[in-house]
Amino acid sequence: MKAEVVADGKVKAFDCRHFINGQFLPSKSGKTFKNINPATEEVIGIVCEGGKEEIDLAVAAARRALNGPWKRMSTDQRIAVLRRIGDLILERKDELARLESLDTGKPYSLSSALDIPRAAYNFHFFADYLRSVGTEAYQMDEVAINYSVRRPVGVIGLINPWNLPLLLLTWKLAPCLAAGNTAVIKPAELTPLTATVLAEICKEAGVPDGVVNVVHGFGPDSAGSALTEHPDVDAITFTGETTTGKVIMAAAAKSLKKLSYELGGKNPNIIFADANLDEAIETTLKSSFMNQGEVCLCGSRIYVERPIYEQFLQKFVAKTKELVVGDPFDPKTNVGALISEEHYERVMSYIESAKEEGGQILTGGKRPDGLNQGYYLEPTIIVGVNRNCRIVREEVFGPVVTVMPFDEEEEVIAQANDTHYGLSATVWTNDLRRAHRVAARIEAGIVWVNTWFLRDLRTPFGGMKQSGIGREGGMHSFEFYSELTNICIKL
Ligand SMILES: NC(=O)c1ccc[n+]([C@@H]2O[C@H](COP(=O)([O-])OP(=O)(O)OC[C@H]3O[C@@H](n4cnc5c(N)ncnc54)[C@H](O)[C@@H]3O)[C@@H](O)[C@H]2O)c1
Ligand SMILES: O=C/C=C/C=C(\O)C(=O)O
Repeated sequence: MKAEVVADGKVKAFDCRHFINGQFLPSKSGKTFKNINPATEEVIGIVCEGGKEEIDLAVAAARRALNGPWKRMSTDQRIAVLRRIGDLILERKDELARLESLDTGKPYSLSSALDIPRAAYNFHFFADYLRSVGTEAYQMDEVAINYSVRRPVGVIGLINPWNLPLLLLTWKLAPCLAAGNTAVIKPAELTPLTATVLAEICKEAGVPDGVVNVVHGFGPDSAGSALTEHPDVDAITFTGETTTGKVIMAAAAKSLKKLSYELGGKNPNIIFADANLDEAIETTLKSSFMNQGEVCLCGSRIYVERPIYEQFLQKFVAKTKELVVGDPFDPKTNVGALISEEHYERVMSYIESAKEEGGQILTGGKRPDGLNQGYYLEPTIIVGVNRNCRIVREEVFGPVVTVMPFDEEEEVIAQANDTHYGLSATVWTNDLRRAHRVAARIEAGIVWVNTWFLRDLRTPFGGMKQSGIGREGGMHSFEFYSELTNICIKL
């Protein structure tokens, strides 16, 4: 089922069906929902809404496939399939980038530079990594030898968000398959397109029927909740809001599923007076507004040491005003449309609450002039707020940042840690000792120093506190997607 993408970026109606046991099929109930392009508010396709029936079919297919040809494949054969998936993603890069931008409203320049190449790389990385994955062995003098053997966990439920749809789906699916598991994928209801094409790519790459399944639908009382409640699903890997994570944990508890969680964030961006200011501002524009600020890693709380506070604000506001907001398919566009009307209203409500709490808007805070169609919002910088304000405590997940001055290192670390989140942070300083000292004291899973979103996929990726459970990346992914048996042999 190919996406009929024509030259001007518009797509013919792209209807998304479920992919179960190697076949595309509609819901037994006949239920469907509309897929909206957030940049134009047009319907671009009809999506089948799956529920318990489709999840039951998909889980049964995944269970059967665990003990079929997939299990009998050699490591080299599995590596070849993973590499082929990565190659096919690259072959269809332009089509996938257009679909990702149509679904999300993000600039095509971002989809084609980040989302799709990184999706392919996720598969190439784990194909290479699989070759070097080992286990462990211990010699107990001349008494015994202990060694571990690794096996797949089994049938895995993959539940994905809408902000980086293919990047984050492949970040889960690649190691899931590399470790020999089978998958039931529930894409975000707002972004069904690239997950549907990925199913096609998996089939073409030689993934046996039933190993990869895709069921579209919503969360509560739909495919999502059915997947988390299904007794024959061994583990759930979830990326999404912290509040959703709590609901899923309760559902998964009934059958004690293994859980991997990548949740929300409210990440501090700390800029000391000795930082390279131009570098800090150039990167802070990205860490504030890339993907319309709809990135879990965005540094939405900016803390600037007082001696450079005014200078920073003057330069940061001027650069932010230069950002182009508009049509995702215009090469000049830096900031596209927010994902949905509901999310647009939610982000606007945070801006209103900031104003009620005494915040001043230095730039942005409203729909751009002339863009009356589509969920567009100007990049927004707010000052005059404090650690007790909603805009400073809650994840907004939009192109909105707060900027606050600080005087002492102790003070800014305390403010940075004053949140129930703990996903990522950014520190700008040229003082080597301070960089190490401050980074080690911030309660976050990932700390970038003098950079942002620079990724080595071997590293542990994930959050602490209410930003996640577990880590993804390199061996950390394999620890989640496999089970170890320790075997002790008496000598
Ligand atoms: N930590 C990370 O790596 C990371 C990455 C991307 C996004 N996020 C977070 O994700 C959020 C934005 O994504 P979102 O709005 O899609 O999140 P969301 O929680 O609303 O939805 C995520 C997925 O969960 C499904 N879902 C919702 N309720 C469910 C239920 N009861 N049972 C089963 N499935 C259910 C949705 O259909 C969707 O597929 C933000 O909070 C962002 O910080 C975190
Ligand atoms: O919006 C969140 C972005 C997550 C990015 C990753 O999971 C990654 O880079 O591996």
